[in-house]
Amino acid sequence: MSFKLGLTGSIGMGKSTTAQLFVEVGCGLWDADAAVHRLYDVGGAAVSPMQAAFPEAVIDGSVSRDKLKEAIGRDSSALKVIEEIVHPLVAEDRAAFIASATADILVFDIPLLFETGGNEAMDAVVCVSISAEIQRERVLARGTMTEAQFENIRAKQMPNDEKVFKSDYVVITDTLDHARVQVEKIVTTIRGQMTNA
Ligand SMILES: CC(C)(COP(=O)(O)OP(=O)(O)OC[C@H]1O[C@@H](n2cnc3c(N)ncnc32)[C@H](O)[C@@H]1O)[C@@H](O)C(=O)NCCC(=O)NCCS
Ligand SMILES: Nc1ncnc2c1ncn2[C@@H]1O[C@H](COP(=O)(O)OP(=O)(O)OP(=O)(O)O)[C@@H](O)[C@H]1O
Repeated sequence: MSFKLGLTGSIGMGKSTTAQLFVEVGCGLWDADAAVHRLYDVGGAAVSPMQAAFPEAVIDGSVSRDKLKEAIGRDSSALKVIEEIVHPLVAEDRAAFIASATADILVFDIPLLFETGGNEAMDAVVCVSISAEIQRERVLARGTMTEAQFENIRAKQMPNDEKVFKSDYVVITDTLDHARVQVEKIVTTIRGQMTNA
């Protein structure tokens, strides 16, 4: 039985980057955002329900994230409708990954792990963390969201301090080298616990 390690943190705090560091030391990885991308892509399971709820957001057979962001910008309750479509499909994708995975530690990169209660299915949780100032700089530097879109998403997420408090491990994402050292230590600790169990 693999060890299930949840990886979470607020938008732009470094989940995807840290997830790759876990892969470098032999962990399996399931990425919720990547699952959403598959679901929105041509042939993905979210396309048809999204077509019914937001017809303007389906273009050439795939879901346009820009159109969804426009819909959320017009009416922030649209995000709830989107989540009701997406979250059950994401859960199915995750179950299929667990059924086929072979690594000793499986990392689940899930932005809304605590918000959706997904932490209860994990053996331990890691939270990435950085100051709110650096978070904002990093997200806006990507150039994929306006400041208003960023604030709208951030307002929906549990505050970072609370996520850190609820987590078993924290990775400070100030530099890549520092993050790598912290990841190696966490993996060594978990592997030690697994051999002693
Ligand atoms: C809002 C959308 C259109 C923005 O797309 P975009 O490509 O610009 O951003 P991306 O998907 O990379 O998300 C960036 C970050 O925003 C945060 N975020 C995304 N969706 C949500 C949400 N429903 N609630 C809170 N935060 C969210 C996460 O931290 C995520 O990593 C898109 O995220 C979406 O369709 N979200 C709904 C699905 C969902 O809930 N995904 C979360 C993981 S299951
Ligand atoms: N340890 C680190 N040291 C320096 N920069 C980092 C580190 N981790 C992440 N970053 C930078 O911060 C930005 C956001 O990182 P990343 O995309 O991993 O965050 P995320 O939490 O997955 O974001 P989102 O919630 O939007 O999906 C990127 O520009 C990345 O290069």
